[in-house]
Amino acid sequence: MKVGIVGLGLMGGSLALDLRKHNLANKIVGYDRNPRHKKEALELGLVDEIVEFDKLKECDIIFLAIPVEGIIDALHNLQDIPPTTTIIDLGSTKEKIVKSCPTTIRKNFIAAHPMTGTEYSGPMAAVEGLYYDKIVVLCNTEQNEPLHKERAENIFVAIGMQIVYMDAKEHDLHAAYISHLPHAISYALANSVLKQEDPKSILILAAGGFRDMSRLAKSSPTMWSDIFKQNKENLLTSLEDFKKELRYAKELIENEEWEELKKWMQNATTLHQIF
Ligand SMILES: NC(=O)C1=CN([C@@H]2O[C@H](COP(=O)(O)OP(=O)(O)OC[C@H]3O[C@@H](n4cnc5c(N)ncnc54)[C@H](O)[C@@H]3O)[C@@H](O)[C@H]2O)C=CC1
Ligand SMILES: O=C(O)C(=O)Cc1ccc(O)cc1
Repeated sequence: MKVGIVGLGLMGGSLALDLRKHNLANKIVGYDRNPRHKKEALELGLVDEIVEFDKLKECDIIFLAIPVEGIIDALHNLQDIPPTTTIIDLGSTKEKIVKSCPTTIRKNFIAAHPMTGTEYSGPMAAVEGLYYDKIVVLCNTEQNEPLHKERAENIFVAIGMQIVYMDAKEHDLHAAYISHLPHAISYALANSVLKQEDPKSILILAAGGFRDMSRLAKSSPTMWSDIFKQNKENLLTSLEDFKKELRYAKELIENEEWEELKKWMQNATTLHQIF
């Protein structure tokens, strides 16, 4: 099986390492628009060869591991693939991508979202085992030809993933609350502290809690601005819900309603009974 990977950063690079580890590809070729990333991916042994974009069309499977707006463009540039070629994207949003997929290749295109990652990006961030024991969401697979669906399922299972099937619209709503909102909050928290008069002195005092809460704010703005753009409506809804909670906590504090505040906190701790 010849595999092509578009985007040789955290997700594409880590996938290359796992495909190799599990002997799932005879050859892995890669394409990236950043010349430095191409060089690093070769030096790190993530891919066997760097090819031009059109050469990817000779692969049996093409993975799209680039920011979500780029995935839409890439699908349009892959309309002339052979019917036996499978395309799988790893983007964090799904509805706009599925909707924009050209109808001629819709049966070839598997819309996937691996629920795993880190705050780091680029080829140097690639790690073996990133996908192991993690969930991958496959969306609207009823629109896929069995050959392509089964190929994708076999690969994800072989690298240790558990598959969950979902409608793209439902996926994006859930992803807004459990992934996109936390990233927005983390960026907001980081900016709140950075806007203080002397952020360095404040940060010297920071303990684990601040480190935990601000970790996501290290994530790539290129990748995340695309995600926020594509999931705008769901993200706005989740931000409204979050603002209501913050406003309620602020009111309780202002009014010194400490017992009510304790109840509000007590309710929040029940999250950890289910997660
Ligand atoms: N970072 C994470 O934890 C996760 C990311 N994802 C999704 O995976 C995709 C890739 O993300 P990462 O690997 O984290 O990003 P990354 O920034 O580490 O890697 C992306 C790579 O794609 C290249 N690139 C960007 N636009 C391109 C284009 N139009 N054509 C060719 N190359 C291009 C960049 O130069 C970079 O090397 C995104 O769609 C993201 O939403 C999904 C799950 C987790
Ligand atoms: O670093 C973390 O904890 C993440 O949450 C990584 C992540 C980023 C984007 C996704 O679509 C899925 C996972």
